[in-house]
Amino acid sequence: MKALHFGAGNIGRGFIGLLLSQSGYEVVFSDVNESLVQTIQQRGSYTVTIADESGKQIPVEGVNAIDGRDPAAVAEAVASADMVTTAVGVNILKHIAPGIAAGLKLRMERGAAPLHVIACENAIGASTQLREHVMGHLSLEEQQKAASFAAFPDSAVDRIVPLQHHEDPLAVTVEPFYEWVINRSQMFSGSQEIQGVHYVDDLIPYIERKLFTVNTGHCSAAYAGYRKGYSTIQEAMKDEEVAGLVTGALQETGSMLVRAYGFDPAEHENYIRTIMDRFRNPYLSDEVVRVGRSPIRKLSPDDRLVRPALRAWEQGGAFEHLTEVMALALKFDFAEDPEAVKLQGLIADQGVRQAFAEVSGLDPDHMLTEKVLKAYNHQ
Ligand SMILES: NC(=O)c1ccc[n+]([C@@H]2O[C@H](COP(=O)([O-])OP(=O)(O)OC[C@H]3O[C@@H](n4cnc5c(N)ncnc54)[C@H](O)[C@@H]3O)[C@@H](O)[C@H]2O)c1
Ligand SMILES: O=P(O)(O)OC[C@@H](O)[C@@H](O)[C@H](O)[C@H](O)CO
Repeated sequence: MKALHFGAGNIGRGFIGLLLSQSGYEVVFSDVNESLVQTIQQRGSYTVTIADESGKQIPVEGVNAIDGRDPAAVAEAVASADMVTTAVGVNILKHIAPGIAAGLKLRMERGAAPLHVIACENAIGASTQLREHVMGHLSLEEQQKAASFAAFPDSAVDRIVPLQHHEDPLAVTVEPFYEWVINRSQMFSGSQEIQGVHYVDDLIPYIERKLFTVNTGHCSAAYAGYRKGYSTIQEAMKDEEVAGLVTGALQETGSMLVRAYGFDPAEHENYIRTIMDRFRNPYLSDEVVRVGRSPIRKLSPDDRLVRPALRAWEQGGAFEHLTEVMALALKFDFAEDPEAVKLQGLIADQGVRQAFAEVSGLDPDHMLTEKVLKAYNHQ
């Protein structure tokens, strides 16, 4: 069995590649980073280290890689795979779609064997988004044919994998915790399960609980930490003011999620506590600039800040801490982050109100825009 995984980065090697390999798949990575691809091709293996007192090392063997910039190689890899997964970043999905579409066309010529394509990105409905991009590269007739043998089940992935700074370019250190949930109702029946994956019939409560707890809390620590001059999430979480903001934001999203999905409040409290402990993991060093990366994406309408705040507001709940975090996100001016640079440019050109309205999709005089502006001016 062969799995093609787009993105040999931190989550690709440290989570998805590892689980697929442990499930008996021969993993082939597609990446645009030439030296990463060459090293995987030469070595054919890498090591995952667990960030806890055990320091356990897990070898991942029998892996290979192809150059993601080679359209023929990508199409052939898609055509011959038993499973396709991605962890490239949600905004990159449109760039890998042509290669997947070309691979699906080859599969049509060769008997149209069933295929699952699973996007493992931090976004709601990422596989569905990828499906739309892929279908855009097929004719109407090809789309109908593709829909009969290619399914794009949505998924939620959770494992903190920081930026890696090892001598060995393939080594990857990951936290012990992981959760990979896949929407079974979007899959073909009778397909082989991946070990360690939790299959569910309704993914929405799982992806929203993950995105609006782990990722909302994480970016709260990142933006507050960045503002106060901390380098890592672990340092930031030692600051009571930062930890207080994270707790406040997670109480707000927690109340919203409990109301929306009927989660048990005590269990959700426990979920929040576990996540705060994960952020504090002393065996990890996770840079605030990684966790805060791409602030325009993080302030977009369906992402981890605006969507839960609006939902809380609709329910009559609190969202003041979320508002504070949005204002801090607008101040994330890390010069090496292209979206941070673009956002600062928007603010300089149009002012904070208009810039926030543009990235959040809200009206400039929307209640939330007003509150974010007020928080921004008081910070
Ligand atoms: N790191 C985490 O803790 C974590 C956890 C859960 C989910 N995620 C999500 O996983 C995704 C990847 O995150 P990451 O931290 O692994 O990022 P990363 O930057 O470490 O890895 C992304 C990889 O994709 C490659 N890539 C870029 N364009 C490509 C293309 N056109 N074709 C093939 N490969 C391409 C890059 O070269 C890089 O190696 C993101 O959506 C992120 O939100 C990350
Ligand atoms: O990957 P992003 O930019 O969407 O979010 C940054 C981090 O919050 C994220 O990578 C977490 O580490 C991860 O989602 C944990 O499961």
